[in-house]
Amino acid sequence: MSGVSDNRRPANPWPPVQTEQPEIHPKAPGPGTKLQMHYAECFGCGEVDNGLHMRSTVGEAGVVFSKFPVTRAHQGAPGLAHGGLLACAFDEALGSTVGNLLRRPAVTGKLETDFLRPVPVGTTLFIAARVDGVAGRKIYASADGHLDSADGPVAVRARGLFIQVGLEHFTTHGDPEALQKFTQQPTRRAEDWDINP
Ligand SMILES: CCCCC/C=C\C/C=C\C/C=C\C/C=C\CCCC(=O)SCCNC(=O)CCNC(=O)[C@H](O)C(C)(C)COP(=O)(O)OP(=O)(O)OC[C@H]1O[C@@H](n2cnc3c(N)ncnc32)[C@H](O)[C@@H]1OP(=O)(O)O
Repeated sequence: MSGVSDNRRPANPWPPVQTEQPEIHPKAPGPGTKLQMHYAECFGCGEVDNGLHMRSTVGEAGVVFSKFPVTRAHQGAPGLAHGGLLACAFDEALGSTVGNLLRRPAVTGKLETDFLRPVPVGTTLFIAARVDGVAGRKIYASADGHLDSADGPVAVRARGLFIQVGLEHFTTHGDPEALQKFTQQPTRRAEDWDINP
């Protein structure tokens, strides 16, 4: 029942438009760097009760590795991860990859997921994400989620379109104080970001 080919992929080309190669920002964290949570109240990476508690490390060649430990709090069907929370894990992994490697503030415009295998409670999803291309403000990224090890079977795949925004996006629509806390951290000073979309 659950044996699904890892080769299953959507037929649509990716990225869907002509793109340029992503340029890793000169101040991007290098390979081997363990990434800090980007915001303590983030459901994906923060210290939130029953959050996803994801942790990420920069790999070689523009890949960022993230781990999502699936607990009972993340169930949909009995004993299995909820699909929406799996999508959330990929939003986090892709957003973190875009934010940390390109250092461009960006928000998710579109996120698509392929659920290829069930993800049981007690497993850890090992997500490998990369930026595939950039077209102006549009940043295309994708990721594979492997069961229980970096080379385990692929259970979920995702593709996302992130749109670069100015900092006023967060101050106008979000919480200016939270943004201030974010930029006060030594590795996240505003001058170390590409903030002009
Ligand atoms: C120095 C401090 C820096 C601070 C940085 C802050 C954060 C980053 C930090 C660290 C990163 C680390 C971790 C991040 C982890 C997780 C990230 C989670 C991310 C999220 O969870 S984030 C929440 C969900 N997200 C939203 O809350 C977005 C709501 N939304 C909007 O706010 C607008 O909708 C917006 C801004 C997206 C666009 O609005 P807009 O007016 O600026 O631009 P416009 O509409 O013109 O779109 C421009 C071009 O994108 C195309 N386009 C747009 N949307 C499309 C779609 N869906 N499909 C296909 N194409 C689309 C258009 O077709 C056009 O294309 P073209 O240029 O070719 O015409």
